Order: sequence, then C-alpha cells, then structure tokens
Amino acid sequence: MLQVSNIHKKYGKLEVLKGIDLTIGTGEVVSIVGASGAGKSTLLHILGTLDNADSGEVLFEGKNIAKYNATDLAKFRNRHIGFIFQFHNLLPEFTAVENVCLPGFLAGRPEKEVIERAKELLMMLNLSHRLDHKPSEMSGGEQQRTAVARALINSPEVIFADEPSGNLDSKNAQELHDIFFKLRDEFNQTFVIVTHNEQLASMADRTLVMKDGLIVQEVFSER
Ligand SMILES: Nc1ncnc2c1ncn2[C@@H]1O[C@H](COP(=O)(O)OP(=O)(O)OP(=O)(O)O)[C@@H](O)[C@H]1O
Repeated sequence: MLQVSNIHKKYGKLEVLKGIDLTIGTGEVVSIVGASGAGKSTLLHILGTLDNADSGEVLFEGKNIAKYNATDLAKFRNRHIGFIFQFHNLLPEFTAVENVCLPGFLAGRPEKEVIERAKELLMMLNLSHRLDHKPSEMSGGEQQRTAVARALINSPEVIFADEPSGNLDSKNAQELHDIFFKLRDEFNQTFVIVTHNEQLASMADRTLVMKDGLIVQEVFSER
C-alpha cells in the first residue's frame, strides 16, 4: 500500500533522514521506535504527506503524491489518511460528535450520513454516553478515543499515530492499544505508529528501530 524509497531530509545542516526504504502492506500494524531525535516523527510526517522529503519517493498505492499541488494534497489527505497525535487536537467548542464529523463535512459527504457514522464510531469506541460532551467534559482516554473516531470518519487506508498513548495512564493506554488491534483484526485497518511505549511496540506486526536517521533493525512479531 505504501512504498518509500531512499528518503532524505535535512533541517539546515542537520541530516535527519539519511536514506529510508520501507514498504507497508494493507492491514499491517507497524511501529517505529528509537531514541529521541532519531527521526521518527519526521519520517511519519513525510509518510503522512504533512512534510516533504528533500529527495526520495513516497508511493501511495502506486501514486506519487509528492507531485500533487497543495489543494489536491489536502483533499487526498482528508480522504485517505487518518492522524492521531499525542495531544488529541480536538476543537474545544465542539462536541464529540461534531469533532468527529468535521473531516467528513470537509470531504463534502452528505451531512446525515456523516453524523450517523460519527455516532456509530463513537459508540463502537465505548463513548455512547459522551456524544454531546465537549473535550473539557471528557477524560484523557475518552478524548483520545474521540480522536480515533475522527481519524476513522472517512475510512482512511492508513492511520498514522505519533505517540498516541504518550499522554495516557497505563489503563487508558492499554485500552487504546486494544482498539488499534481490534480495528486491524475486524476491518483490516493499517496503522503506522511512532511510540516510546514498549508494550504497544511489541504488539505490532513489525517494529522498525530507527537510529540517527536510518532504520537499523526490523523486528517481526510472533503474534
Ligand atoms: N522543523 C524542524 N526544524 C529543525 N529541526 C527539526 C525540525 N523537526 C525536527 N527537527 C530535528 O530533527 C531531529 C529529528 O526529530 P524528530 O522529531 O523526527 O525525532 P524523533 O525521533 O521523533 O524524536 P522524539 O522521540 O523526541 O519525538 C531532531 O534533532 C530535531 O531537533
């Protein structure tokens, strides 16, 4: 589904990515680990079209999205890619349902269909009692599960997550991790997850270990 070859990235004189090659298949859960500063988030942002590589190629189902203009890229991202960050980035003035609906409305989908799907997703994520709550009226775990529903609203081919459980206690982290694998097992959802959480990394089908801008090790799970 995702093919990446020879990605290089510099910030000024700092060479952050030094030649990354990677292939990710549909339904795979891939974790990216490594010391702080190894280049994990930079790679994730490039894979997720949030940033450009200086050289190299990212093919998304065979399409070279680097060639898209800004409008087409935003459209592509909205329809095909979901994001989950360490901090949920929910809009404080909007309810859970409204937050989840937003990417659906941006995609121009019919309002009724989007609202129904948003409610369905929130209920699937055990948030049926929080549909009309604003983020400040929800716990950290509930906010992050709302962010998962938002990432899923347009049925993206892949979800990129950057430290998704970095801000959660161990119980809520475990619950979030279980949700990722449930989504993969039931809907063949693909995930690429940057994490410092060893438990999450070890659950992934494949773990990529990064060091100084390179993938230095690839560990396959026995799950
Ligand atoms: N926008 C930027 N401008 C300049 N330097 C940057 C920028 N983004 C990242 N860097 C630098 O690039 C290097 C890699 O950063 P990156 O965030 O990819 O690392 P990471 O492996 O995700 O680290 P962490 O685990 O701490 O999040 C770091 O030295 C960082 O300071």
